Amino acid sequence: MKVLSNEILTAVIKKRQTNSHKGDYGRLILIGGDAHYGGAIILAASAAVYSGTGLTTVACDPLNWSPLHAHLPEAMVLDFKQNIDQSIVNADVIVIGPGLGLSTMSLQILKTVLKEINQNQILIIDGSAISLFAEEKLKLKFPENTIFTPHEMELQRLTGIKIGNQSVEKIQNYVNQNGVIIVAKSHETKVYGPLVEPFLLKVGSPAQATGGMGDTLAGMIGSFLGQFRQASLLECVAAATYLHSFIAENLSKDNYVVLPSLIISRIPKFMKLFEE
Ligand SMILES: NC(=O)C1=CN([C@@H]2O[C@H](COP(=O)(O)OP(=O)(O)OC[C@H]3O[C@@H](n4cnc5c(N)ncnc54)[C@H](O)[C@@H]3O)[C@@H](O)[C@H]2O)[C@@H](O)CC1
Ligand SMILES: Nc1ncnc2c1ncn2[C@@H]1O[C@H](COP(=O)(O)OP(=O)(O)O)[C@@H](O)[C@H]1O
Ligand SMILES: [Mg+2]
Repeated sequence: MKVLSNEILTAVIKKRQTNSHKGDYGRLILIGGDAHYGGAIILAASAAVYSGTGLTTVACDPLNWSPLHAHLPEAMVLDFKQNIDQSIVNADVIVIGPGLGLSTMSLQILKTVLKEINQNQILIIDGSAISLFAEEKLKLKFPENTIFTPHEMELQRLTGIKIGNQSVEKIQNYVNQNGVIIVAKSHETKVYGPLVEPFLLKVGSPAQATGGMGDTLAGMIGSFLGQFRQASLLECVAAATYLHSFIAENLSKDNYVVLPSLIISRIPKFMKLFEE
């Protein structure tokens, strides 16, 4: 396995061109945040905006619009119950799952996205959307443009490989057979791409073990994928995953618990250290 280091950040994070504009830094739509899990989509969207996404849209339950805007006026909002097929048309990157929930409506939203997505769009499937995808045995149109970000329980649901038995070899086989990227999250997170040696994360801290931490990562990954077109999908995913835990580990030196929102607030400063 390749151990990730700061090198992945300097390879992926680029200085911005003087004559660039918001349209050059990704059009991202994040879909999730039902009536119970508004916080998840607020964290994912905040992580995306603070990682540099040019245009961020959140499709969620309208109950969450005001709380979202109180935290993040930069984001645009849509109702996830209405015309999700049209909502995704202009997106470069789609993140689905943080706080999406497991309702019939959530499933319908996921199915519509999987059906309407086009080959130029990148899809990140996280949280509830992984559980629904697995439960309903759904199919991908463009596996090569798809990233799953499961924790161990979600990985078990997705692949059938039981917690405790999730060896590198077994996960790599699943990735090779299905042609997707998987971020297998745990205290020793690994990033897998088809037919390549996986990346291993050696940064991170148990101070990260708090709700919303993975939602934050999903937003960062979506943001990197929309911005850094010179790098491969796998490199973007690896860089965002490394940065998330690198910031957390730094903060854990003088914080007993590292809140997702604290990590989010520090993303721009940490990215600035590595731009090249
Ligand atoms: N503030 C919010 O609105 C939050 C919403 N969330 C959303 O809640 C939904 C359900 O996600 P959950 O992950 O809570 O529920 P799940 O039921 O999918 O998974 C949680 C279960 O998996 C177990 N588990 C085993 N290994 C694990 C590992 N390495 N990491 C994490 N859990 C492990 C946990 O003990 C727990 O019983 C998702 O849509 C998620 O985005 C959560 O992110 C929590 C915060
Ligand atoms: N003990 C730990 N050491 C390092 N990282 C951890 C630890 N516990 C959790 N994390 C990280 O926190 C995140 C948790 O993701 P997830 O369980 O999906 O959170 P949520 O769904 O609540 O947002 C992952 O990136 C995981 O690697
Ligand atoms: Mg999660």
